[in-house]
Amino acid sequence: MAGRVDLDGNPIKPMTICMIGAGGFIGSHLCEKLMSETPHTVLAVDVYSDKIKHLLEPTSLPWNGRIQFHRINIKNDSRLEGLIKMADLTVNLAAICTPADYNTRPLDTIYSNFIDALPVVKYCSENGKRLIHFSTCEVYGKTIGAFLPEDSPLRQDPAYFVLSEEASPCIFGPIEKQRWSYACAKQLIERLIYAEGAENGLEFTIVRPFNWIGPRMDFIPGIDGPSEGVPRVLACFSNNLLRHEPLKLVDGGHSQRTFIYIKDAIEAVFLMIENPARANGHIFNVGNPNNEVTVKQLAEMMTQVYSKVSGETPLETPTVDVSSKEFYGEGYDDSDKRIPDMTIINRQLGWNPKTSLWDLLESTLTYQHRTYAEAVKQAMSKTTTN
Ligand SMILES: NC(=O)c1ccc[n+]([C@@H]2O[C@H](COP(=O)([O-])OP(=O)(O)OC[C@H]3O[C@@H](n4cnc5c(N)ncnc54)[C@H](O)[C@@H]3O)[C@@H](O)[C@H]2O)c1
Ligand SMILES: O=c1ccn([C@@H]2O[C@H](COP(=O)(O)OP(=O)(O)O[C@H]3OC[C@@H](O)[C@H](O)[C@H]3O)[C@@H](O)[C@H]2O)c(=O)[nH]1
Repeated sequence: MAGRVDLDGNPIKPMTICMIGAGGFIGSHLCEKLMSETPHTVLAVDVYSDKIKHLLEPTSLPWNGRIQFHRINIKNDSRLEGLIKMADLTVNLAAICTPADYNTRPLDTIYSNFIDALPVVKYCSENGKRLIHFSTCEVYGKTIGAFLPEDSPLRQDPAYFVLSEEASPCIFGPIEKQRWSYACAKQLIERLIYAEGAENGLEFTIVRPFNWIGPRMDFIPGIDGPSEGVPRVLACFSNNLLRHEPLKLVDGGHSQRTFIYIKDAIEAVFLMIENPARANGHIFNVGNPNNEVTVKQLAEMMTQVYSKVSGETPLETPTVDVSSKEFYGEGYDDSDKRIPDMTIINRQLGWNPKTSLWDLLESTLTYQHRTYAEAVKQAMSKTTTN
């Protein structure tokens, strides 16, 4: 831990980080690594702490005193400004960020991703504090290529689909497609942060994650989350595999995504935290362009890997098609393809992702099986006996 230096060889001083949304998927991984590998202190703000409980107790943990949990809802708590003032850096992760909510709870989605983030930006700007704000790859929306004829050769040209921070437009569907409420709220908060930087000198970094996945992502419905809840695709498919039921392919599973292992992505955030001179004023794509699959291919890979790690034989028909209206309800729409341009993060931070999709699925599904298989079996046997 001693002798940490930044990318330019300068010693890194211990800092205090106010992390909002620290109890979520990404926050839990960030806190874990900050505690085990750095001397930094974390003021962890969230309404939930289950995913970081192992870092808070018992008091004999080696980092005792370096992480404090504050159960605060940032919508309405006057303690927030005090915590931001105490910190050198604020990392804001708090958000509603599951697609099933965007079209069914659009008001909550917009408030969470725009209105609730406003005071955080304001307190950082007024108090001269640095901000790392989590946005999303969804701000790009659809690719330009999606609007070309199906057989156009230009669809193969990266200029029509690779998503670049400095060049790509943000293309959303019509207002009645409420799917885009999240992307639009995130885009507006990005623009506000950028303007605070330009007009008032706010030191900021904006992160655009491209489908980060790994252990502790979301919840398994009926086990550690609501039984009717719809998490993101990794947890949906994990749930299907754990219950030995077919994986549901929304509208045929033709959409494409690039998935990155959470541990690779966290390395990038570390570089941003510890290299302000290289990260301030930038927007960074963080993803793995080498791990592109269709959702259908993801389902096939997860089925194969789960069978390997659990020893269970896959179903004869492992997937089933479902319409987006049936699965998500009215107002759903989708991003067709998401390949991040890595030029800026490479140039500024020299960062590259490492883990292949096969490897990250193997470690993640091993975790899912170990954590949930028994609980799911018990829950299913209770339902059949009742
Ligand atoms: N995981 C990804 O692949 C991904 C992709 C794109 C963008 N993001 C962005 O990264 C951030 C973190 O995502 P995540 O995957 O860890 O999600 P998550 O849902 O696991 O974590 C978000 C955390 O914020 C907390 N939170 C929400 N509203 C709050 C409030 N009002 N007060 C206090 N705490 C509140 C939640 O309780 C939760 O623990 C989000 O801003 C999300 O939009 C994530
Ligand atoms: O059971 C399922 C769940 C999801 N899907 C599909 O799988 C794809 C990926 O779904 P995810 O739930 O991971 O969500 P998306 O990739 O669309 O959006 C995510 O992207 C970036 C972040 O901002 C958010 O975490 C979220 O909006 C979508 O095409 C979705 O329709 C299925 O086919 N079956």
